[in-house]
Amino acid sequence: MASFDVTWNTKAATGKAFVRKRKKVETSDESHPKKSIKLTNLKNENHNLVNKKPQSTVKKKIGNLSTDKSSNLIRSQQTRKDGATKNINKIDHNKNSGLGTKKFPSKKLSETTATTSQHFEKHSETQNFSMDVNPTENFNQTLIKRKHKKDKLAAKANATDSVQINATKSESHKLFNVIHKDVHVKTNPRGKPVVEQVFSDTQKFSDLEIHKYIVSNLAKIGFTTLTSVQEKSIPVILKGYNALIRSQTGSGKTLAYAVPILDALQSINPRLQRSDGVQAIIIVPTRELALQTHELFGKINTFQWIVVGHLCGGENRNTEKNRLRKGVHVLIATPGRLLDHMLHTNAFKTDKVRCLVLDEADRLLDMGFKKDIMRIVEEIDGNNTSYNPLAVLKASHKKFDSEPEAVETSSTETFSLRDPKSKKRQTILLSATLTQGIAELADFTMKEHTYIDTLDEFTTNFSQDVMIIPNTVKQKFVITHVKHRLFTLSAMLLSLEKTCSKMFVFMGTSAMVDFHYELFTKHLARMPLNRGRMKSGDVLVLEGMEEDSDEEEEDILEVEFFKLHGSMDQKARKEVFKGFREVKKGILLCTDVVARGIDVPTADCIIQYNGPLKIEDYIHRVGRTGRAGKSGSSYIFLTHEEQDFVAMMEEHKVYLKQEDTEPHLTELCVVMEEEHLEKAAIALQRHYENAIASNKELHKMACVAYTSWSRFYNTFSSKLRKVFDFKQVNLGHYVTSFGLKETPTQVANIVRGQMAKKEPQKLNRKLATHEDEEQKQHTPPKKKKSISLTTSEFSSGLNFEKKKKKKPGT
Ligand SMILES: Nc1ncnc2c1ncn2[C@@H]1O[C@H](COP(=O)(O)OP(=O)(O)OP(=O)(O)O)[C@@H](O)[C@H]1O
Repeated sequence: MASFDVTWNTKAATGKAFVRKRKKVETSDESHPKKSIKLTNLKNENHNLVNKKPQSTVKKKIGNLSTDKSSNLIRSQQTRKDGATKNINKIDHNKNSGLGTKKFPSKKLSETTATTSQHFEKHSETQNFSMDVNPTENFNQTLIKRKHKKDKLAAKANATDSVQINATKSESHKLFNVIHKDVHVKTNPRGKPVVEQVFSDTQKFSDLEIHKYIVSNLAKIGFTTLTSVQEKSIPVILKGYNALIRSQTGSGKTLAYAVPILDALQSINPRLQRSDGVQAIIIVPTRELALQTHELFGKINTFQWIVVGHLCGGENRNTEKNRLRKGVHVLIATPGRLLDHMLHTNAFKTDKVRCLVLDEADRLLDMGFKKDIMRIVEEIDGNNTSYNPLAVLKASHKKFDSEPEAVETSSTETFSLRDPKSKKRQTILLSATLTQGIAELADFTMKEHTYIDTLDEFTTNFSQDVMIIPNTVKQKFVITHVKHRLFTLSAMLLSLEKTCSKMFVFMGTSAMVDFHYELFTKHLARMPLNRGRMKSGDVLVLEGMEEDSDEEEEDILEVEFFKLHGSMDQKARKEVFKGFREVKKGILLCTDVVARGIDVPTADCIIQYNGPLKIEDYIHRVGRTGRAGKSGSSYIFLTHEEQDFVAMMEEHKVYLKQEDTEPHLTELCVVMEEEHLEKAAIALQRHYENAIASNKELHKMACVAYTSWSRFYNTFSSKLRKVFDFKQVNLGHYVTSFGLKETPTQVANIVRGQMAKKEPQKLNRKLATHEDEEQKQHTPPKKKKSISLTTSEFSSGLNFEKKKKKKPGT
């Protein structure tokens, strides 16, 4: 009996990968791969195409040998028990590689190669010999010619397949043949960022005039002292003022409105009944934020008669309808789904709503929800006819004051929520960053409001340009050559994982997230044992050099990988979000869909693999760490062309320091069992390239990811485009950073071919940036009542039933 390891990925489908578990499988000698090696001798220049094999076989096959000097590949594939094909491919020994000798370290394998070469030599000898005028040989020659012709045709047919993988054309790895570029960025060590105090010096929840049960519930989850924003906001909201609240990320803005809302509702006498309907609506930009906010309400609400519910895109509409029919007092919702129900669910009445909260208000606007919000406000106010987009536009052109008003004016004297008969609507807007858009939204949703800012000197010093980041976060930037991005990111994951608990890795597009998730979970988190011995000359070559190598793998990263983006279905998103929050150690690859408001208290590291589309996005991404006074670190990847980003951030009083990549890169030496850093980096890059080249699906993902990146890079805000300038980009280098060996044009053609085959009309959708993805779900048919439903990943995701046209005469 022989044993070998079978690995599988337990939750890849849901975007959650436990670092793969290993299972010993006992096999009989007959089925052991060693015993069933089969040589094939296809002399085919297209040997690099992936071989497909039936899933059930546990055979190893060394196939597709080519005598082509410049491009030899021996590849064997073993199908794992779970059906995941593992390639035990190699070898890439190129005369021009300049990466060392071309010897195979494995004796067995070199013997095999030699045997095969001899076979080919014989074969070619036969061809030469056939030059003699001998009828039998002539006949042989004809047969050979026919065979060659057939091979050629087969090769041609394969080549026309839309996925043509050119991996084995292994020209020398030019990873380090790069023109030296200067790092001219000058950081300002004396630059002083604007610092906000997180916690109040003195005030405790028990000092507030709120129900003692709320205080005790807060104490149970460890909250006794108020944060600065809570200290300033809660009394103002309790008094019934409209408020525009700005305070840094992670400063506790959610409780700043949750506490007064709950306190007001519990104080209503007689007690609220379910039939009293919705009293307060909280609008948030993302589904995850809706769930998170709901959860927080659940933690502090011990008043069993007060019902808190949520509505968000992707959920079952009928379940939500039933929830609304039964009666909800506090409703947390994403704007699209909320408006859908307002317009189409009869049981949902909004006439009792006396409090409206817009959390992450600027993001709501960024996502194009302005019109939806306006419509929601009108529905609440029972004023459906007055909507005049032109008037709103004109009004919104008022210039945003660089010094926001600090006047405390109010038309109400008590929190209208306390009085069920009140006809007043109290509105609260919150954000960590202020934009012109927020001022416009405030103008539209509130007649007058109190401006609350936790920055003490705001009246004197505040300028719209100043960005505030918790001072407990160490902000760094990493400068890499474009071609080095992939292995540098891998190195940073390897090294930071040792000290960090939870990492967010922000990427530009969903396709990038999908691709890197697949690559890292399958080809970084686990690697073959004894890989240091698998060398072809100087070059470390993984997979299949030794027959046992595919059987024994080891965990390289003892951490769980997750992915989250807007193109995932709601169930998977929910599961990933929950999983990442609960896990002890994890790496979340994500788009900006989780950049806002998401609270993972133990997150201590942020990596921005792509620059932010807007300056504010930088603040919010970094803000996923350093929450409520905790410490954290943040890294942004910049290329030499992008280094002016650092100076740009300094204009906003945000100061970054350069991170030396070398200590991180040395991790590669350990992992790749390679003494020299460059060789280790090349080995990892090759490992990735081979993995991508030999796996059709992964190759396709890499191509789509690259193409989506190129679109993403064209969508920076006008200000940031000075730094992230597409015209300065070397596309070929970026292709390398996706582990591809084709040219940019070839990649584009591959993707175009794929898309045209699949869903021609969805070409743009697939290549979309995450911003586009937000527009993803559906375009509901226009209804008279609806002005314009923003379709978004955060919108309802509902499909309206088309009303059947009445037949004339019925
Ligand atoms: N009084 C408090 N004492 C201790 N921790 C608190 C307190 N209030 C809130 N927190 C915690 O602070 C963290 C951040 O809170 P919250 O998510 O409300 O921040 P935020 O200001 O809304 O951030 P963002 O701008 O990123 O949305 C949460 O983990 C929350 O539980």
